[in-house]
Amino acid sequence: MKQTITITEVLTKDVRFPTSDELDGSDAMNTDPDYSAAYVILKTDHPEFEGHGLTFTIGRGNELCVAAIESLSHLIIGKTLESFTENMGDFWKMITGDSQLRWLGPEKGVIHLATGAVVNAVWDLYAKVEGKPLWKLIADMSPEEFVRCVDFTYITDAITPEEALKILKSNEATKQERIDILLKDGYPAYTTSAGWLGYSDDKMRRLCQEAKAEGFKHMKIKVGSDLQDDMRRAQIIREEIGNDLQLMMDANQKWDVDEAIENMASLKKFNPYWIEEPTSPDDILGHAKIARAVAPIKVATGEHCQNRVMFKQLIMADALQICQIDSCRVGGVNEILAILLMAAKYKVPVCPHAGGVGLCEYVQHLSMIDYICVSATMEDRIIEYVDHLHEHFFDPVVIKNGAYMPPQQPGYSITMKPESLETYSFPNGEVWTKKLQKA
Ligand SMILES: C[C@H](O)[C@@H](O)CC(=O)C(=O)O
Ligand SMILES: [Mg+2]
Repeated sequence: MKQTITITEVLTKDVRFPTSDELDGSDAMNTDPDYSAAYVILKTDHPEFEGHGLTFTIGRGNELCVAAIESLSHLIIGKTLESFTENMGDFWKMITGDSQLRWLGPEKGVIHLATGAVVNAVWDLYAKVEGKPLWKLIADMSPEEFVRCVDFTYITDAITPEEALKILKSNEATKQERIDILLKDGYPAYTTSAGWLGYSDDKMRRLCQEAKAEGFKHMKIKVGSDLQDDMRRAQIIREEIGNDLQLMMDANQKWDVDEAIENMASLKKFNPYWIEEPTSPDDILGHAKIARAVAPIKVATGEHCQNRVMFKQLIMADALQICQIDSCRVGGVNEILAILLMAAKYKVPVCPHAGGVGLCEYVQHLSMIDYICVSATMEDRIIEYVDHLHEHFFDPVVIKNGAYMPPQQPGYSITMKPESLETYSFPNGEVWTKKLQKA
């Protein structure tokens, strides 16, 4: 007989890592990020089972996400896991449908970031109880079960449940072949770690050499501060990586639409594969205009795209050529599945965003689900990798020869070590009390 698991308590933690000390993660818009997590632990009546989740922020304001998670907690405390897993789509509608909390979004901003943490924690618990890594839990679902996880509200003009079912059914018979490929060779990654804006030229050169030696075939640099400096840095990177490796550029929303077009006319001589977040993440028509002007350079965006409805518009307006899902900007696994399905139908490659704490751990599962069940291809697809803070997780990512190897432990790979949660807790953890005393 299957055991019943009841969620008894929702614990939250404000965890911040002082990455701004070394300018890890810095870009033209986010000049001094402290990679942070609004962290949630779902306690259950079975001491061996806890669900863990987080949503990523870059420091100040992390406490708002923690408070929003607490506001959502009444929706899950006292409920059984089985009452959610019997229909995960209904579970997601329930979490996003609280009639009063919905006013804070709907499905955007702080409340949706908090939704991502809670929803991901429930999926983590589900996968742990089933004894499978999340990618395998979903890969083992029938097409019908997969479709039941998705809320198609507001996207049926782009994809219907019947169309989604057809896509999934067409891949069903060959799933195991793709699982075998992943287990053998992994899923290709690209690195952003060499190109953070605040790094010195020498550090950038050294990190490029290291990344090349580690087998990465793609690298990303930050642009958008000053065009002359962007060109100088792009030149340095090209000197280090040569012309065989792909170079991507990320402007982190710095430019106006025409400015983006103008600046890319200068930067195109470095042969960028994509330009990421060239302008405001909400400007669909702007992205479409930039995409037409800079082609064949692709436009990539998504890390600040707030929900599936925005992704629908970006995709249908040909405003993006690379879809950068973010595992906690949208409302967790369920909404990601909706976006994967739309991207597959419209043949847009998904290359997830992972510049943050825990995002690499999360998104590896999502790309593997995409490959096994949804798009069934790795062509033009790469997962971002950043070389920071993995030591704080029980089940950190494993990169071999520039590729993510499939996680093996049950869950969503996001459980942090208790000592890390404590030491980096803000403002009373050891690291922060010392820092704040000095300030
Ligand atoms: C502030 C973050 O580090 C951001 O720069 C990440 C990002 O844009 C990316 O990884 O892409
Ligand atoms: Mg980016």
